[in-house]
Amino acid sequence: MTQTTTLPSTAGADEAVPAVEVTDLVKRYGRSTTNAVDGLSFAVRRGEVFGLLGPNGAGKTTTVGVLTTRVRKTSGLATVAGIDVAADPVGARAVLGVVPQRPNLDRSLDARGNLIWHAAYHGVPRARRRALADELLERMGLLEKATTNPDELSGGQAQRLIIARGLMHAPQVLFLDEPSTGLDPQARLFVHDRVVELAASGVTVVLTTHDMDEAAKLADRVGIVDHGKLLALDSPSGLVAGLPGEATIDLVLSGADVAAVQGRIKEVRGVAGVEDRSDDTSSLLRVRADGEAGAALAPVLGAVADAGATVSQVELGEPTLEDVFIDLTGRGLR
Ligand SMILES: Nc1ncnc2c1ncn2[C@@H]1O[C@H](COP(=O)(O)OP(=O)(O)OP(=O)(O)O)[C@@H](O)[C@H]1O
Repeated sequence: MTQTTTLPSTAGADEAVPAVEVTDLVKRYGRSTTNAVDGLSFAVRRGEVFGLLGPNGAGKTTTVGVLTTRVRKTSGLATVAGIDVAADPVGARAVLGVVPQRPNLDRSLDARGNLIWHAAYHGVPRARRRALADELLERMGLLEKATTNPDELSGGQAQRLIIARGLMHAPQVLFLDEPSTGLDPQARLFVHDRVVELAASGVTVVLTTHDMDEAAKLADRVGIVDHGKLLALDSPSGLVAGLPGEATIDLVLSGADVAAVQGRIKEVRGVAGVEDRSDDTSSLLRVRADGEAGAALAPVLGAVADAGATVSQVELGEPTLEDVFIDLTGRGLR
């Protein structure tokens, strides 16, 4: 798709100032006895796609809520493009765009009307609003839906309209909260492509997700959060490279005492770790091995046999962000 000059631009943005900076951020809701965000610190560079990855309830939406001025912090500092969001919420809202987790389109307006109203709210000159709306509708593949009511849009179309709305005032930073939750694979891909395109046009993107594939695919760097705390921050490949073991061997076992098999495999040379990933339907062990998976496979299978178990399925692979999360917390992302 061709780039046009009216679309978001970071021209004039001070490159030295982080797009987003969060320092010792704490949020405790009302009567809660724990902090939803518990001393979070990170900085997002200009033009970066930054992912906040964590399970349900980790504090991602709350963090985005504070940064987008919807949630009032308890303590700490949060800035967007150098603007303290608590001290100057109006100034902050002028430089940021939000795609919230729950669709919040105005049902009394059609698709184009939603965009134009948003532009008016943000002080975009009247003469430019309609052309800009149509430009973004086209970019999001929605021009033929310009006069459609939000109620008649599919989930994916509504999500794209919300992204278009978030871009109407040419924000420097766009926050996407769980951008593809509930979307079918095709709509999800479309949204992913738009995120890549936005980043290429210079918009900083901060996205929250509990989908490790989404984080690995889109984000330049990923902050892993759990219980309101940042556990690790690096590029997806850097996070995975930090794990002990470069290869994975997944073993589906039958007739096994999983703990006993796990114990045996741990003793095999070249095995960096063994996780029990069994669920209600199958007994599954994931083995992380140093070097090539093939080298460790024979001794690992030998250990399984020694433990009196049978392997019904073997899969060789590489560790993912999910493994990083399990390594950090002892449990999965879902
Ligand atoms: N308005 C609220 N009032 C009280 N507690 C809240 C409120 N919003 C969130 N919480 C709590 O704060 C914690 C963090 O929630 P938050 O929505 O920020 O997590 P999340 O990582 O975005 O999760 P999800 O992936 O499910 O959206 C949770 O324990 C949640 O129950």
